[in-house]
Amino acid sequence: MLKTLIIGASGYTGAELAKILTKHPNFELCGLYVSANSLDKDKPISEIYPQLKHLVDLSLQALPDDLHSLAKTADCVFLATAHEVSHQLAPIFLANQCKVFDLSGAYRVDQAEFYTKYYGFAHQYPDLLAKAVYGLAEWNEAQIKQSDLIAVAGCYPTVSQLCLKPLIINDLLDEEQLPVINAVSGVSGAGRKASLTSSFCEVSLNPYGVFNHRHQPEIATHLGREIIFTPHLGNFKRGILATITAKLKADVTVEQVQSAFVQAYQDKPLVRLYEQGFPSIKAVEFTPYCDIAFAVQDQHIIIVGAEDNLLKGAAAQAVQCANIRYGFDPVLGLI
Ligand SMILES: NC(=O)C1=CN([C@@H]2O[C@H](COP(=O)(O)OP(=O)(O)OC[C@H]3O[C@@H](n4cnc5c(N)ncnc54)[C@H](OP(=O)(O)O)[C@@H]3O)[C@@H](O)[C@H]2O)C=CC1
Ligand SMILES: CC(=O)N[C@@H](CCC(=O)OP(=O)(O)O)C(=O)O
Repeated sequence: MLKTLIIGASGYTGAELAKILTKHPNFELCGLYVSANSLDKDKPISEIYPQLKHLVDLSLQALPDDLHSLAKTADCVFLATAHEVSHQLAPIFLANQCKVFDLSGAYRVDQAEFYTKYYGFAHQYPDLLAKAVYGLAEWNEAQIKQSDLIAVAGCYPTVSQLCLKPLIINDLLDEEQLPVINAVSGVSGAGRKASLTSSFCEVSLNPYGVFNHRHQPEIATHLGREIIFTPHLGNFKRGILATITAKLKADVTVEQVQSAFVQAYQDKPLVRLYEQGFPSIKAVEFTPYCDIAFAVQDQHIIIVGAEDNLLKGAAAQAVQCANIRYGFDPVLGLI
């Protein structure tokens, strides 16, 4: 059993991790941590999430001052913390031979200036940025197996890239027209802490981050292709639905498109391709899947993808990456 810690365990993705890892046959959950001054320290996690009662009753502990000693007790740590917090924690755990699965954006893009521009802090660890592997599980298995620092892909970037990668690697898209990604996320995407924009009476359906959301460069960097990305906040709790419009090269057939998706995902059980109909939030919420369907008319293609932002978009994909890293079946403990 691998001794495992979760930091940020009282948050939405941290609680999902706690649930998955408790049931996982190969990870032993040894500690759930929150910040040193957290209002939730010393509470059983099931006091905050009653659905975890009798499933996970470990208490949330305040992160100690001596992080090096904590790191030495574990084989791996899942960082379900804000970007700036993960940025500081990852090097400490890595220095103590503890593998790091980071759910934040702190190590996803190997360009220090990207962090100043989009995250508002100066990245201090360019050596680790260079070593980190991007945790888009279906596409980066070989690299994930080799790395001790996995930067789990973001929620919108996961569904967007799973929809576009098969078309790009098979060179089916017209390069003159940028793929346009319109995606709607449930409010849990913003995390558990209170804020006006995510409060019940404020949320309806609106775009945000237009032309400047940090996931636009994350997606473009890892696709190797510019895209237009507009996120929207919807009035539901969890799930992301992405509708992507792109242009195919002249003479590309529906059969070629179909074959590209089948080839990419036929042995990837967490991506479900539809033969008819389109994905919905309802089909994927509380599941580790990303569902994908497409339609073609002339040179136009519309691809629709859906996932649970807290699972395939975060915690489930983090465990999928950990399974890959340790040589287990990628879906172990997930389905
Ligand atoms: N929500 C989502 O859909 C997705 C989130 N992510 C990423 O995952 C990470 C976690 O997100 P989410 O679960 O939504 O966040 P939440 O805001 O729900 O939870 C954050 C957690 O971190 C803890 N925390 C805050 N400050 C510190 C600190 N200094 N040291 C240790 N723990 C701390 C909080 O507890 P306390 O404040 O009480 O200490 C809480 O447990 C973020 O980086 C986010 O970008 C990625 C993909 C999807
Ligand atoms: C609805 C909402 O606010 N969503 C968040 C994205 C989720 C998240 O936490 O971002 P990462 O996937 O990069 O970690 C946002 O737009 O900032």
